[in-house]
Amino acid sequence: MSALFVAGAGTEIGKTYVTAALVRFLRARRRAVTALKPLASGVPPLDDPAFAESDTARLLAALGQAVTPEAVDACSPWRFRAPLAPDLAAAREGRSLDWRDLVAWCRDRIATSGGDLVIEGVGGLMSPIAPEATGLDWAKALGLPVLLVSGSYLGAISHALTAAETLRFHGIAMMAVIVSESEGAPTPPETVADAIARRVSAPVAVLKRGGSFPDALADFV
Ligand SMILES: Nc1ncnc2c1ncn2[C@@H]1O[C@H](COP(=O)(O)OP(=O)(O)OP(=O)(O)O)[C@@H](O)[C@H]1O
Ligand SMILES: C[C@H](N)[C@H](N)CCCCCC(=O)O
Ligand SMILES: [Mg+2]
Repeated sequence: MSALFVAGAGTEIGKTYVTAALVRFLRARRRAVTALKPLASGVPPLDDPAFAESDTARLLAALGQAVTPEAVDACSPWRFRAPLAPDLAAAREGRSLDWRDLVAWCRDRIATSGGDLVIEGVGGLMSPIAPEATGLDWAKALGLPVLLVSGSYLGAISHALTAAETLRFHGIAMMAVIVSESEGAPTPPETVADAIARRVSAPVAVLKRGGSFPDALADFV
């Protein structure tokens, strides 16, 4: 696998859940793995008990690493408090992110990580990451294959296909689509996965509520 970018068809859809499941899947197979969430918004301070629910804390847990300031900085150097698009969250703090720094930081990790590397994006594929860039620009600049995470809520099929088509249009390889089962979805996630699979050329797999990384994708990671 070496390196992979996890993008969402939307936000709060299961990217971190899938990334953590993939980390556990790889570690169970004795693979050396690093997971990064380089840019995160909606992140409480480290000393707030709510930090335990953050993407960074959940990825460190999957990696079997303690939540120390060093580990948090190494996983998520750009963290913002407000639960908004990162550019807006940064502005709330009087900060701004030069997205070229983010790309350079990720490229350095890709070049030096050694084992498998999973990078979780932020929000949906085209959520703004900086005033002049979206997650799509970030994924394109890194040139990594994308694992697209979809939900199974009503509307998820269109969101997933729109993201898949956008990746295709921009020449970004889509490794697979994972349908992470949404709470209260009106149809089984398999129905959503079938509808997506009929319209994309990549493999499509389901991750049920509380489930682990799909074995069906073992050959792709
Ligand atoms: N398959 C699943 N089984 C159980 N819980 C899930 C599953 N998928 C997502 N969730 C839960 O749904 C919530 C949102 O998922 P998650 O945090 O992974 O989304 P995200 O796409 O990473 O969000 P963000 O855009 O904030 O990074 C979390 O509480 C997560 O644990
Ligand atoms: C706070 C949230 N969980 C994410 N960290 C940020 C989502 C940004 C979405 C922006 C958008 O696409 O409208
Ligand atoms: Mg997340």
